[in-house]
Amino acid sequence: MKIIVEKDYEKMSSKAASLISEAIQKKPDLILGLATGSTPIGTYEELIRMHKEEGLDFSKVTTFNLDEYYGLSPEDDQSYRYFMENTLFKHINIEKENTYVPDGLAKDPNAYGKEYDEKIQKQGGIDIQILGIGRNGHIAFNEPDDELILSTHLTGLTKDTIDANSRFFDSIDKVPTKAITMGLGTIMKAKKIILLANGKNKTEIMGELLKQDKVTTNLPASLLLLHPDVTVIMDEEAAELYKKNL
Ligand SMILES: N[C@@H]1[C@@H](O)[C@H](O)[C@@H](COP(=O)(O)O)O[C@@H]1O
Repeated sequence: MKIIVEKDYEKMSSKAASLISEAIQKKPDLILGLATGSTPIGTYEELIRMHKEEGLDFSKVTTFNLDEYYGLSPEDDQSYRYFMENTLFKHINIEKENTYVPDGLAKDPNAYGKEYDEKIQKQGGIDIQILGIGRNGHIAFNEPDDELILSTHLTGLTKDTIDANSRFFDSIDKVPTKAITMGLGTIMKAKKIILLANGKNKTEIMGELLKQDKVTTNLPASLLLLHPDVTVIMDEEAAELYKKNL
């Protein structure tokens, strides 16, 4: 794992955006894996700036999002499709048909998951996957458990995740309890992974993750230790415990 500690959220975000922009310049038809949550918003803002001010061209780029709440339609303002449209897609020159977010209304979510994975492979696989991390070590919506499912699938959310994500909803009972998520197998097939973490509420999990000398399904992000090309970019706050452990 390559570990980069940047001074603050802004610097973390520009670093991530510049890695993505360099990759798009090298391969204009880049297949980019995207995440939702608060963490990548700064990266998306910087990519938008690069598009508007520096002509960064997304016209041939294809994106695949990690996950979607189950039961929410793309028009629902709490859906991840809605988030992606408003946070990134509508501000850049990406073709709508080249942006994939799992369908939260899929009738047979597990069959749908297989199709989603096949679509990714048909496009040649994800070149760069952006990831955030949950406070409990989840990636996408792969929650700590005795077993982790490899392919894109329907999953239940833990209480911790529902609590953490309730800040985006009017009340906690409005937070969906299920989601369709890429599995660990799907994520680990990405050629390159960029894991982002910022702020004090990620200090503990990043400290724990980066001192690991083992993988455990109880810390899904620990599987990333097996991947040959992961870059972790943290701000000083998220890196506090990691640095103490060095
Ligand atoms: N499914 C998403 C994850 O993809 C994200 O990485 C995580 C962290 O979110 P945040 O970036 O808001 O801390 O939460 C959500 O549950």
